[in-house]
Amino acid sequence: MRGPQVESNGSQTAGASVTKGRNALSIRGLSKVYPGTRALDRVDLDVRGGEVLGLCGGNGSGKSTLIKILCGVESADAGEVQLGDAVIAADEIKSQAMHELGLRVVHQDLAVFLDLNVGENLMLGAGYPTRIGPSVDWRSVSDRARALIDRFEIEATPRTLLRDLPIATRAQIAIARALQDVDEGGGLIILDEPTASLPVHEARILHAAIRRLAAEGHAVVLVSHRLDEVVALADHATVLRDGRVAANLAGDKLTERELVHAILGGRTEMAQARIKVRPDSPTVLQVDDLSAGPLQGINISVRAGEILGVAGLLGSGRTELLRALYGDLSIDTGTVRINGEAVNFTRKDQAIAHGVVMIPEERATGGIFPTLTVDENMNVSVLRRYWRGLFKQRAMTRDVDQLRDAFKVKASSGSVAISTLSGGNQQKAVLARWLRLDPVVLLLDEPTQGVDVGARADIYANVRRLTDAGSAAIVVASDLEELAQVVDRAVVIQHGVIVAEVTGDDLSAHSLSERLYATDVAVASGR
Ligand SMILES: Nc1ncnc2c1ncn2[C@@H]1O[C@H](COP(=O)(O)OP(=O)(O)OP(=O)(O)O)[C@@H](O)[C@H]1O
Repeated sequence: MRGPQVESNGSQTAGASVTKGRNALSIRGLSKVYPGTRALDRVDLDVRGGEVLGLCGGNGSGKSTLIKILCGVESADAGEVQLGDAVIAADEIKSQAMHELGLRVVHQDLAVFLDLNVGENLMLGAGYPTRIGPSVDWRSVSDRARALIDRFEIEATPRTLLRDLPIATRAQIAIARALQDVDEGGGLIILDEPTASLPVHEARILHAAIRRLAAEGHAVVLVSHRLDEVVALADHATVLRDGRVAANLAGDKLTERELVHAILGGRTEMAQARIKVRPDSPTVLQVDDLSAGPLQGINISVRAGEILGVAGLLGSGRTELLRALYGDLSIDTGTVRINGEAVNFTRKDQAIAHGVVMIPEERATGGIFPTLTVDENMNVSVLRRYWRGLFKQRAMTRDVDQLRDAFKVKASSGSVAISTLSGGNQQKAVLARWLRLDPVVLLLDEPTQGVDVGARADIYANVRRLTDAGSAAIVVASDLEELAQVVDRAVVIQHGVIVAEVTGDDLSAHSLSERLYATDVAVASGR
């Protein structure tokens, strides 16, 4: 272990009191009530140095609340937390004290700066080394960055711009930045859905990094809805349900099946049946030779009743395809037809008026209106429906109540701010808003990011209900298992070009990922 160092910002190296193999974190009786919601109810949890603990649970089960309390962002009502040797009453947790004890949290949004380079991003966590006077010692920035790059085995140089790195590498930089002033193996790091937006091969990079953290002796708490990765990485898992510990699973009990069982409790997981779309089913969406932004020569057609999947790496043009169809990215050449009618949307409202809606990946910026209530968020798409001379408030309230139930939006009432809902429940509310329009073409970009295993099935069941009624849907998802399970047919997009189509019995995560990477080689070699 390295000894304590005085950083340029004067703080001392943390983590001395969290020792490998000993209890890194013990939580006892943690409780928290929000108005109308018992978010945590006498929760106990333990993780030791050198271990990965999976923290699982459905949307709204209390995971984020637990993390916020540990960070001192929210105050608890009751409970006790032991971090290393320090025992703290949960209602007295202060963020600075927890930081000094070696607690670090890396959130899904990573909080890295894409237009700064690796060295600059890393130094943002510890303060820039300075020479005499106020000038930054750039040589030291570079040397320290290189040392961290080596220590965390990151494939980048100090001068690489974050924008040019894969997201998994950006996540490694966020982790390195968080842990740089913690003794090697002396920290407790909480990773909050670090792989939620990563395709399989990038998630693997991060998995290896997480294993190395534990092997060094850090205690890792991994919050994830990807149950396969929890099984692969975690030594044990604590499952929350409705704010309570529903199960502690370890050894041969730590399986996807047991996790699903604990997460869902009495709820059942719905299997998604692939529908055989009839060949005489009319074409709803026809795209010919479309070029827009990075996209070139795109040809697709989607029939009534069909869900088309789009598999592609980040930056492949998969999101731009949806945006081009939604009037959010201007089309350079080519034609788009909806039910036979040629359209050229230059604004989203034109698309919506034609029954084309898109649910974007960025829920916080493109999906919710954070200052509005849950019901207002679900009603914005249909307000005009209720103006019939007078505004039919009662009818709107009745309908939105039913909608909340149908989409299983978990909220103490429809009149709380949507920002107080858990991430997955926000997503369900956004989906309800758009599906109630009965769109002709539904475009979904990563619709289940941050959504629990039960709600995922609910979401796709709602999409399927829509397509069964004659609409068409296009789904972009990084999770190829999920994509293969829920769509009828999939195209693989690479560098703005569709390079493969996968149908029928051939449609599996394996075949999709094979084509994703095989074609990558083909495109890279200029074929
Ligand atoms: N500021 C708040 N005010 C009121 N209720 C809140 C607030 N924050 C969280 N809640 C409620 O507390 C419960 C637990 O939410 P939390 O965000 O901890 O769930 P989660 O397990 O992190 O879910 P997800 O997987 O969807 O992110 C939810 O019912 C949520 O609506």
